[in-house]
Amino acid sequence: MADLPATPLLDAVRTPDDLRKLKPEQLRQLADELRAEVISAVGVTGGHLGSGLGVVELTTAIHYVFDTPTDRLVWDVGHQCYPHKILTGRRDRIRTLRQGGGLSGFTKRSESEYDPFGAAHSSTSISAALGFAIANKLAGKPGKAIAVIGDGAMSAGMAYEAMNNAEAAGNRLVVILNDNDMSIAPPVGGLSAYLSRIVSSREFLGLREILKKIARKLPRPFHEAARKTDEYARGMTMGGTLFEELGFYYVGPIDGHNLDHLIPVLENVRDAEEGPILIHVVTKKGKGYAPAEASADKYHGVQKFDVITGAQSKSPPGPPQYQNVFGEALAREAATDPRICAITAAMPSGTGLDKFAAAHPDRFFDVGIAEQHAVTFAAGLAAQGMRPFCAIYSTFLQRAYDQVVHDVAIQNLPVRFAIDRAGLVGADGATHAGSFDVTYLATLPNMVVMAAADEAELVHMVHTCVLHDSGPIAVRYPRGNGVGVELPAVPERLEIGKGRMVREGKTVAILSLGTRLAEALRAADQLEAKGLSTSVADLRFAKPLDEALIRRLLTTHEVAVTIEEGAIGGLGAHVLTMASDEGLIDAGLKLRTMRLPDLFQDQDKPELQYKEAGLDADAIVEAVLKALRHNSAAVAGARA
Ligand SMILES: Cc1ncc(C[n+]2csc(CCOP(=O)(O)OP(=O)(O)O)c2C)c(N)n1
Ligand SMILES: CC(=O)[C@@H](O)[C@H](O)COP(=O)(O)O
Ligand SMILES: [Mg+2]
Repeated sequence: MADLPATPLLDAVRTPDDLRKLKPEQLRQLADELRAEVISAVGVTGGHLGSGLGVVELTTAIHYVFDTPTDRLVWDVGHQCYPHKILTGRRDRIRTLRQGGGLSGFTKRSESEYDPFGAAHSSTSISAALGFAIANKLAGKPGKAIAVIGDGAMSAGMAYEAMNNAEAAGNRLVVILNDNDMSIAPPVGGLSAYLSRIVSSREFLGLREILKKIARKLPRPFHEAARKTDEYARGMTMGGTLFEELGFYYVGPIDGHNLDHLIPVLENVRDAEEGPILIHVVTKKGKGYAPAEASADKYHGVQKFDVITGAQSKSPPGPPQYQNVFGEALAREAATDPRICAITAAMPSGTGLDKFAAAHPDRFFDVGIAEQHAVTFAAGLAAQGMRPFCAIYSTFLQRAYDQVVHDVAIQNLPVRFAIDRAGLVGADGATHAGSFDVTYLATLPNMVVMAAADEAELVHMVHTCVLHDSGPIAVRYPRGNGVGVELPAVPERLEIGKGRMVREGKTVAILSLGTRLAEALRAADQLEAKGLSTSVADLRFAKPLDEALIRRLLTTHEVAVTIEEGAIGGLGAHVLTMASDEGLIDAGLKLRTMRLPDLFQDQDKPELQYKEAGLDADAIVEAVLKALRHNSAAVAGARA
């Protein structure tokens, strides 16, 4: 283990109770030691670094001032929670972050009483904290609820739904807006500009702070006069803050790295009778680590890295990432088609749309963390004759499901969905797995659902999406790198609902969707070695199915197996339904569906996750042999 940082104070702090034994003047050193520990740990594990570095002081101050875990601390997204985990009894496991059997990279209820609410998808913290606050209030129990939400997460509508509803919580609810002027990329939209104006108009807020301090010292009769003055001062700061208009007492902006400011403000807020209160804290993403501070993305998500130099470990050069194959293919398509435009919900690099943006900036839209808006915005664009590509990770598209149904599918609008991170994603674990998109999309009338088996297929499918103007269409593909096939110089338009035979056999038929094709071919090799002639089909479409191909395979082979990187209700269900509707099972066909298990799988390497899920070549072989051994007489006997 590389030499660990010297952390004498931190060594004595296992929980917030230990932290609260320190004197205020020791907290600076404690925070410095905590920051060093975070850098050291993430250097070993990789993960989300910049956001955690930005909240080292804030985390320290919150646990110092508030009575956690009785006071419920809810982190938004939770990717910034590594300092929190170190201070709440998990320092001994912090170097297992995001690994199989290790700590989650986000807050997680089952991990600690200090994690009252799990996160990972953004903008949920105020709603959850409001729940805790009202529950305590109704039960007459002590305990406040503190939501810490970033400026990026504040761009999602859900945060406003919660704030709109927060009045009832009174002083039980505290919202801390962690404003580091960053999302994953620089933040976008009016809110970001608004926050910048507040921060830059510091002199007015200084006046208001002074007035408030005076007001607090005056006897009560003067409070009204001071309040009126405060109203006037507030009018001087852009008509008061948006948050005050929503019923919050607004405090700030304050320096989120200055413990001498943070501690007294948090103590005042903790003891205030008024509420709910929003504290606007200004921090720096990547604070205190020069390579992070200097990088464009502030080391939002990093591989393992050399702590001295900040140099991240590079994976060996291999096939291109699917996200970049997508972004570059779409940029090429858009060069000759002015109707193509592209939308991301705050994930320009993750979706590969940064490549599109560089080529076609006027047709690129980053709408912030606002997936619902992204989908309906795309629907409007499509309704007006554009060819919009909505690039949203499978897991995040879940947030916009009603918009997909109500605004796109029912109206049969030609929105193109580029669904990255389809299937299991590895270190981000269950919250980010793209398990359900085939299930939730292929069930919709009018929807076309494709899955790319490799990066060449993805190029063809992007082209097919471009030309599909008759209704909505989706293409899904996994996180990570392609398989190393050559990319087509000229993309083909695929026939909708048509799959392809990859290997012809006689006894066993494997019907694959998406990138399980590689494992299906490995399984076919193993089965052939056992004397079982095996066909492999890449169905390409979960909807509409290639019924002719499926019918041929199911009526000419003894065993048929479907396999997909998705949960029940996807390809397998649709094939089973077709087989049942057409009585193909009645004739004694042994048909098995292989899909993700009915559980939320924790983080691990993707290949280990798929092994655990029973979706690798060995599992396919096992399923086929078991089906062949299955004695239909036994079934008949059971019936008798
Ligand atoms: C619903 C949803 N969409 C997208 C993401 C991906 N995501 C993770 S963190 C992040 C940026 C969050 O910005 P902010 O809240 O300001 O936190 P910071 O990283 O600046 O601390 C995004 C877009 C997500 N977690 N949830
Ligand atoms: C915290 C969060 O939701 C994102 O940072 C996410 O972890 C990105 O996932 P990828 O690394 O797959 O782009
Ligand atoms: Mg931010």
